[in-house]
Amino acid sequence: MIEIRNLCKVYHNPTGDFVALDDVDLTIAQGEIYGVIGLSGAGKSTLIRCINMLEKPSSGSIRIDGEDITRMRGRELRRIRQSLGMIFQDFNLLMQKTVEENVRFPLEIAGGKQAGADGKVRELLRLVGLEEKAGAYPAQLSGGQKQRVAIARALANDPKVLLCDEATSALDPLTTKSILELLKRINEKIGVTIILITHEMKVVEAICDKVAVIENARIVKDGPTAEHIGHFQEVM
Ligand SMILES: Nc1ncnc2c1ncn2[C@@H]1O[C@H](COP(=O)(O)OP(=O)(O)OP(=O)(O)O)[C@@H](O)[C@H]1O
Repeated sequence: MIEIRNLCKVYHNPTGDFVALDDVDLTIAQGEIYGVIGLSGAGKSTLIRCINMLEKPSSGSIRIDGEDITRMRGRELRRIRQSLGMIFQDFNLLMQKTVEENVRFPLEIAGGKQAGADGKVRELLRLVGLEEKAGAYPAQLSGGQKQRVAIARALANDPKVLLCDEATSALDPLTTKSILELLKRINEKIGVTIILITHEMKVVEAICDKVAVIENARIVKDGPTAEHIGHFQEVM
């Protein structure tokens, strides 16, 4: 369960302060696929970057299974970050490493049981349908295949939550559909909570159980996807 309360983020620019998140409240249940939709500049990326503490919130709390991550530092913060996988629009793969090495990388960073790493990497590549490409380099892959590698890598440390920042925005409609289907299948199979940031209504409609609409730094609506389709059509 993720509970975000009164979350604010103010960027201090030379030209003045800019409020990117204004009193955001969200509750996301374990195993849910939760969409956050909004126009460019609404604050979506800032929100997702606060959830994994890449950005430090200015005020408010973010509780993951009861622990307020905004108060964490050092080792504790690293531990919680390992329970949060993240995928990005531009994949962020390590171009000098093979598919297999990319997926193994977070396991190496986390240290611990190297013995199980080979099996874990194989299992993840099977999950995303890329066993055949284990030895390929990212430059040899299509956009959809690169995002599959990124998904496998994000799942390597068995995260509780998978954060997706415009994960399909660089992909064509067919590839988008296949990546969304994969995310849905992973959610059903391993029960990982998925938070998905997007500016596209069809992405939310395709897989999100619930959705929040963010406008000018504030959540203006949230609830089950089906109840809010009309509102998106008005604003998007
Ligand atoms: N590091 C920063 N310093 C100052 N302002 C920032 C910073 N990062 C983001 N902003 C501002 O905060 C606002 C929200 O940005 P954010 O990237 O969260 O929006 P977004 O909804 O993800 O937009 P997009 O869909 O275009 O990525 C924007 O007006 C942006 O200019």
